[in-house]
Amino acid sequence: MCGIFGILCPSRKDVAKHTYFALYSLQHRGQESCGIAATDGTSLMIQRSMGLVSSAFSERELQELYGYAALGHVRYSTTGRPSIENAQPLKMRYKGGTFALAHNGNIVNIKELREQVYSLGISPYTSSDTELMGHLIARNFQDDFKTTLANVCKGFIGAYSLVFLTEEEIYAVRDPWGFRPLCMGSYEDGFVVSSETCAFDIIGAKFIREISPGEMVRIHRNGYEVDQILEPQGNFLCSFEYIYFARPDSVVMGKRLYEVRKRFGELLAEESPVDADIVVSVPDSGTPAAIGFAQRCKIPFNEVFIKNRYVGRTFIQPTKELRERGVRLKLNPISELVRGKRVVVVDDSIVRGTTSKEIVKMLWECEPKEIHFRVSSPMVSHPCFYGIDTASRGELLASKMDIEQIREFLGVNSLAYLSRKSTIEAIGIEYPCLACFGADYPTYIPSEEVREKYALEKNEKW
Ligand SMILES: O=P(O)(O)OC[C@H]1O[C@H](OP(=O)(O)OP(=O)(O)O)[C@H](O)[C@@H]1O
Ligand SMILES: NC(=O)CC[C@H](N)C(=O)O
Ligand code: SF4
Ligand SMILES: [Mg+2]
Repeated sequence: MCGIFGILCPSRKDVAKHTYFALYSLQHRGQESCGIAATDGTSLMIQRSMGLVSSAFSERELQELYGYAALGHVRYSTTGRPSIENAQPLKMRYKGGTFALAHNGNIVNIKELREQVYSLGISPYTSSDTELMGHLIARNFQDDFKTTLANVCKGFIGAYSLVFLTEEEIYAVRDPWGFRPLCMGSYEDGFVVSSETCAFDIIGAKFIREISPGEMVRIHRNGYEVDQILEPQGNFLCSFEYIYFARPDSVVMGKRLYEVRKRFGELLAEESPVDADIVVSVPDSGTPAAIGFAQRCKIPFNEVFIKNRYVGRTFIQPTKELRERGVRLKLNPISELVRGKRVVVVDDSIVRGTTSKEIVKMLWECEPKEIHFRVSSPMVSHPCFYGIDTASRGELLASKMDIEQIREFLGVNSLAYLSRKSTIEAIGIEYPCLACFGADYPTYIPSEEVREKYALEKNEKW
């Protein structure tokens, strides 16, 4: 999952700074690398760096990125390893000049795209899917971006919320399935686009609308236009955005995610109540659901796990070792709050089981009477090909074990997950993507052999 942000504001020369703050607020979507591109109307500058936004740009570097339009990206790698070459925005030359490109999502038909790129005589210089899309757009450029994107994007299968910055304008496109969020807003005499509305709040921009599946927005000095350039294939917004990825203070499809997550917790309490003394959350993202659960069950909620605020998200760390170390470093329980009590722990998801296993171990060390685990999403049994790194089925706890085996593996008195029906009810859209919970994939998915053979790197995660 990555975060993207674009801004065009004719009266300003310092929008790279706005982009910097926006990326800060989107940091939860990608912690591996980040970058900002900016234009003054004639030339495009790009600064990219590994690591977090806070350490990536000096004051001087931001000042050098002067101009009235900018594009930013925070990366969580899903195709191509976490390296500086794969950091975004990427820079591409095309018939009309140069563009910078930022992508959130993951392409499924990478084999075809790679063959097309090679047949154009181009050897990609990165191992990301984003570069392949960039070359195909640049090389097949026709009269304008609208015509080009309408033709070329038809060949892309999978998840792509894309933002382009040319020397003069911004273009934003959302794939026809609508896997990843993308919205637009206004700021002073200009306009902004972002993965999430929390970035608008941070700079004082006003939300205008979501960009719908298959739509393209062109933002220029005199305003903006929206065109439906690709035939919509539904609204398969990723349900994991609601469950875990996006920030709880963001609004997606008209709903504040904090409220949706609280509702997950309430519905979970209705489906799988438990007689207990205390409800505990797994911070950060498990907290709203735990509050909803506690309120509906009328059991006191207590902050037991204290989160070290200097540690980021563990799930989106690129290696198993980093993820495992991350949990203990990040969360520490206050033992006397649970000693001798019947405890319900609520988390938003169990994916590989790294967090839940450690959490339960730490809780037993506090000597509670019972531990009941409640998960505010269904069992994750299938890999995601659309921008979340759960590529191999073998890594997923629920693909190897049934619920009783997971209960035993975690070592808890009881375990329950939210049903798919209640997940959809709280999200409030008819067909969100639920593929990793065992529902159908909304697009074609290549076979395992094809995926292995055409992975862009050795040990590729895709
Ligand atoms: O089963 P696992 O593979 O461990 O993955 C699931 C866990 O990872 C996420 O938390 P994370 O710590 O990444 O982020 P958060 O601080 O936003 O909760 C999620 O909220 C679960 O706690
Ligand atoms: N998770 C994402 O959105 C990543 C974008 C792109 N697939 C990359 O790996 O760079
Ligand atoms: S498969 Fe799961 S994580 Fe991937 S887009 Fe669909 S709901 Fe989201
Ligand atoms: Mg968590």
